[in-house]
Amino acid sequence: MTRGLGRVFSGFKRLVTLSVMWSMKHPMYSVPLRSPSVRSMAVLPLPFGKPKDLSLPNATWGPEMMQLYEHYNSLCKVEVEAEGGQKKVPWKRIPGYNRLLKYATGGVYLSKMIQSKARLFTRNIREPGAAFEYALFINSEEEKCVGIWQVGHLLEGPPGHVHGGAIATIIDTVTGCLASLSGAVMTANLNINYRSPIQLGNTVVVESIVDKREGRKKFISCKVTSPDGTKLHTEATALFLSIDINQLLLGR
Ligand SMILES: CCCCC/C=C\C/C=C\C/C=C\C/C=C\CCCC(=O)SCCNC(=O)CCNC(=O)[C@H](O)C(C)(C)COP(=O)(O)OP(=O)(O)OC[C@H]1O[C@@H](n2cnc3c(N)ncnc32)[C@H](O)[C@@H]1OP(=O)(O)O
Repeated sequence: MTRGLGRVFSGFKRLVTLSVMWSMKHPMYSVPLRSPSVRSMAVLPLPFGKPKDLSLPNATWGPEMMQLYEHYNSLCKVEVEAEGGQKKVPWKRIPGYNRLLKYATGGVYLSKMIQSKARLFTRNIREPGAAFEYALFINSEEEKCVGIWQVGHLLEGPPGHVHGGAIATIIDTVTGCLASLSGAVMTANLNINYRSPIQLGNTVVVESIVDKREGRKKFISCKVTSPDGTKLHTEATALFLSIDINQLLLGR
């Protein structure tokens, strides 16, 4: 019993530490803890273990996915010269969890998320390899996000090929990740040209860049290609608007 409670407590401590570290790096997730309505949603410690980072390779990843992962992961170790002669590592892998906010806000919204059983759409299928297998890499210097995706058999649209809605999801995720680099955003517009179908089980590379900013608006473009870049599958442009995340979460 005592050991059980100890595990609960240490799990909670780990969760809070991780959350604080993550929110320091990602200000969009930092929710002001002093807001009275937020305080009223604070929750009891719960027995979460270490969150599983789902953007790490698993046994279902094929050779192309692994090759791309190793390439972009190696970029995450390369230092470049930054202002003032300091060194910087511009590329970062974004960890992936099945509950976007669970590990991100110090538990503030946990009760809401647990009660709603909410799961991140792209991470909600438990069978590895069945749907979206992916990792996102972001370059904050160049304002660029690259996603490597292996698309599984549950995402079928036309026979043997990936559903257009699944492709839209992939694009929304990569462009959304880039757009949210400096704060919370919502997709306002997504414009997609499907150029060539993607076979189920294949791996694709999704590259996105910021084209333009205007006040709260970020215009982002994106292309989906084969791993060697020779085949263009999809092109898209997206408009994101920065939002107040408190308004979204508290439904104001
Ligand atoms: C909370 C997001 C979390 C994202 C986390 C991201 C990354 C984290 C790391 C890992 C990645 C993992 C997952 C990421 C996955 C996916 C990202 C998904 C994002 C989404 O999947 S999100 C769902 C779909 N999304 C919606 O459900 C939006 C519904 N919608 C609204 O919530 C509002 O509509 C809103 C907020 C968009 C705007 O509302 P608003 O009131 O704030 O602004 P308002 O309407 O006043 O417009 C201000 C100015 O924008 C212009 N404007 C507005 N809309 C336009 C349009 N469509 N086309 C052209 N211009 C437009 C106006 O014309 C005006 O322009 P001007 O100022 O020049 O007059």
